Amino acid sequence: MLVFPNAKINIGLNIVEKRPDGFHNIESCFYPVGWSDALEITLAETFSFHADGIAIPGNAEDNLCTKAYQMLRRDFQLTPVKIHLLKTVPIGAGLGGGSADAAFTIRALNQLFELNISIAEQEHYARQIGSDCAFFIRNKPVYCFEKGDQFDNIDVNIAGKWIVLVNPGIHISTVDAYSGVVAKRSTENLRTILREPIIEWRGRVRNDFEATLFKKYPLLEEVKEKLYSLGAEYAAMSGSGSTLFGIFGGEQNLKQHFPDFRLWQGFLK
Ligand SMILES: C[C@](O)(CO)[C@H](O)COP(=O)(O)OP(=O)(O)OC[C@H]1O[C@@H](n2ccc(N)nc2=O)[C@H](O)[C@@H]1O
Ligand SMILES: Nc1ncnc2c1ncn2[C@@H]1O[C@H](COP(=O)(O)OP(=O)(O)OP(=O)(O)O)[C@@H](O)[C@H]1O
Repeated sequence: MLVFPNAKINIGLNIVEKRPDGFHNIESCFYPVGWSDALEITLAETFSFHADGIAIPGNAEDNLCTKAYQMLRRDFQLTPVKIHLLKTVPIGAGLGGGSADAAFTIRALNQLFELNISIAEQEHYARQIGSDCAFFIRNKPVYCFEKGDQFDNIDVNIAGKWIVLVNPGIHISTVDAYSGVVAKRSTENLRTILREPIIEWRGRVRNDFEATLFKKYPLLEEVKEKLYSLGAEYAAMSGSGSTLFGIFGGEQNLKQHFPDFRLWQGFLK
């Protein structure tokens, strides 16, 4: 079975309070985008995990795909599988790539072994792997809250717009990013602003990681400003960085400005 775990962007990210468990309650809109890894899972004599493409820190046992398989194997009678991952989504990039790989492993194993695990239960398994992971089970735009693993509907529509992703190649650890931020309640309701035209979002749909990370890595703010200067209707950092995204009305002349960038139409509703 071959699947394509895609990345996500966070449109708005409020870090509202620190929780007693050390995590943070957040408010954000998760939006799937088309930059994807490729993940193949086939039946085999013995279990194996192999990855190509971008090097993933850690060994096969540490990989989130392996963790997802071992987790399901504790509750279901799974025979061994061979997992092959082609990694193309950058790591430590705010795109949720590792979480997507784990969630798509759960989804693929559910299909391959006909486990009939409900969507809610697949989300329950995914939450045990990481906060971003449960989102990729349904993989639809959502408003998220608490640890970023509880979801509600959101009225946001960027269909027909072009989403540009620029990854400046800086690896940012999620743990470090959270430790640099002091949580505070948001002043405007994210869901309400996102119902307004995109052009109204600038300065109001905020990512609370930007202030500290832009100070530490000035290049990030430069890329964001460049996206605006090229005509983005809205631009921001995704998640804990370092990827920046811009939402454009058309393709413009983006290629000449960002030789290494990815461009998609916001087709996933
Ligand atoms: C920044 C985001 O990508 C926004 O979508 C997510 O909040 C991060 O989700 P993730 O990468 O799945 O993170 P996890 O693997 O669950 O947690 C990694 C670390 O990030 C911090 N963390 C994560 C999520 C959260 N709501 N509060 C936190 O403080 C914790 O220090 C945690 O130990
Ligand atoms: N399949 C995988 N893909 C990426 N990272 C993985 C994977 N499996 C395990 N990891 C570990 O997770 C770490 C990356 O986690 P991190 O949360 O920083 O990045 P991410 O999953 O790419 O997305 P984000 O930056 O949005 O959180 C890597 O350093 C690696 O050790």
